[in-house]
Amino acid sequence: MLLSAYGWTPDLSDLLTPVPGRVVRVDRGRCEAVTPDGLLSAATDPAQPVVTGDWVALATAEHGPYVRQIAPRRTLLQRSSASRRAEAQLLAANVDTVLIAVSLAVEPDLARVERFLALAWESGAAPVVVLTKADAAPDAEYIQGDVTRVAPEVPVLAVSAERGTGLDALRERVRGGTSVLLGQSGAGKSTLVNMLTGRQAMVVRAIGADGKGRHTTTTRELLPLPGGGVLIDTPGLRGVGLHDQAAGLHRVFAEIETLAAECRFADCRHTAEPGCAVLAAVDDGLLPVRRLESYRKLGRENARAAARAEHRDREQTRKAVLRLEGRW
Ligand SMILES: Nc1nc2c(ncn2[C@@H]2O[C@H](COP(=O)(O)OP(=O)(O)OP(=O)(O)O)[C@@H](O)[C@H]2O)c(=O)[nH]1
Ligand SMILES: [Zn+2]
Repeated sequence: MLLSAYGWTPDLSDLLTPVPGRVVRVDRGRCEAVTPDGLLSAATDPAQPVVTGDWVALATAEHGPYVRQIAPRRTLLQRSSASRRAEAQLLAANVDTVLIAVSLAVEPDLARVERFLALAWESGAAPVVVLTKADAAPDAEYIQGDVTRVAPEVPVLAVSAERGTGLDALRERVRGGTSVLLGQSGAGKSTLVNMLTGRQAMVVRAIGADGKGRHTTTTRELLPLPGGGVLIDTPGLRGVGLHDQAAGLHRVFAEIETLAAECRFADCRHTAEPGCAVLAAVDDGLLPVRRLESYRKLGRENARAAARAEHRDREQTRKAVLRLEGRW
């Protein structure tokens, strides 16, 4: 069945009737989904936004196919989730592995790596750091050490597309599941996508409104992998940074949070307070200053993003009240 190439698991069959599909592209009010018969364009309900990677139940009404139901998401990658009421930007659903590409050819932006890790943990998926361009790095071990320290408990793989090294280990990590690739521009993401997909896009049949096949096409944003599994590569994911993944941050800076629990004051800001266990660890050379600065910076960004989200919420409430009173 065509869907098995797109990550289908048998438990989905009860859930998704009459026609199951996996969303490969979303575009203003509509989505494209791979179904057992081919690619289908379907209308979506604005109150229930779908995202690439969603499993959906499709049905047909007078005006054509539509998404009847979205299966519960195992994981969800999104931006801005600090305020529960503010709208988050959905990036991808049902992702198992978040690959974070970091180039070994340049000084790595460790703060950026921490942001990507926070986003990954927050989603429920497991991060894997992929150090790219291993052939172009004379001091690869140093960089690898630095990255490993900011990514405790996370597998760190070194690969070279140029020499073809490390790719088998990477293929093993993405086999069977759904993966996404994050990383700065120039980190080597496109090169990795090409290596992993074997450069051959999957060709599927596009189904017209009359239910008949029209032409064949490829699904560029959700790519089946030769060894099983899929890779999601959407423009939204390419430009992702970090807004307010509070829960993810705690996990990335777990060692600082553990130290903070030993501070004399419960609301210690770890700047100049007496009895601060975090500053003591810095003094003792146990905690790199850079890491503490990164923690502070991301914490501030989090607070700002949460404040913005709350402001948006208040504005919406205010406008809704004015509208009710007929004044807006
Ligand atoms: N030496 C070396 N160069 C590499 C390797 N992988 C990629 N590159 C080069 O690094 C550059 C950037 O690679 P891309 O794959 O385009 O990077 P990207 O992350 O997709 O960049 P954006 O499209 O801007 O997001 C290209 O010139 C590649 O040829 C590698 O393993 N070794
Ligand atoms: Zn402290």
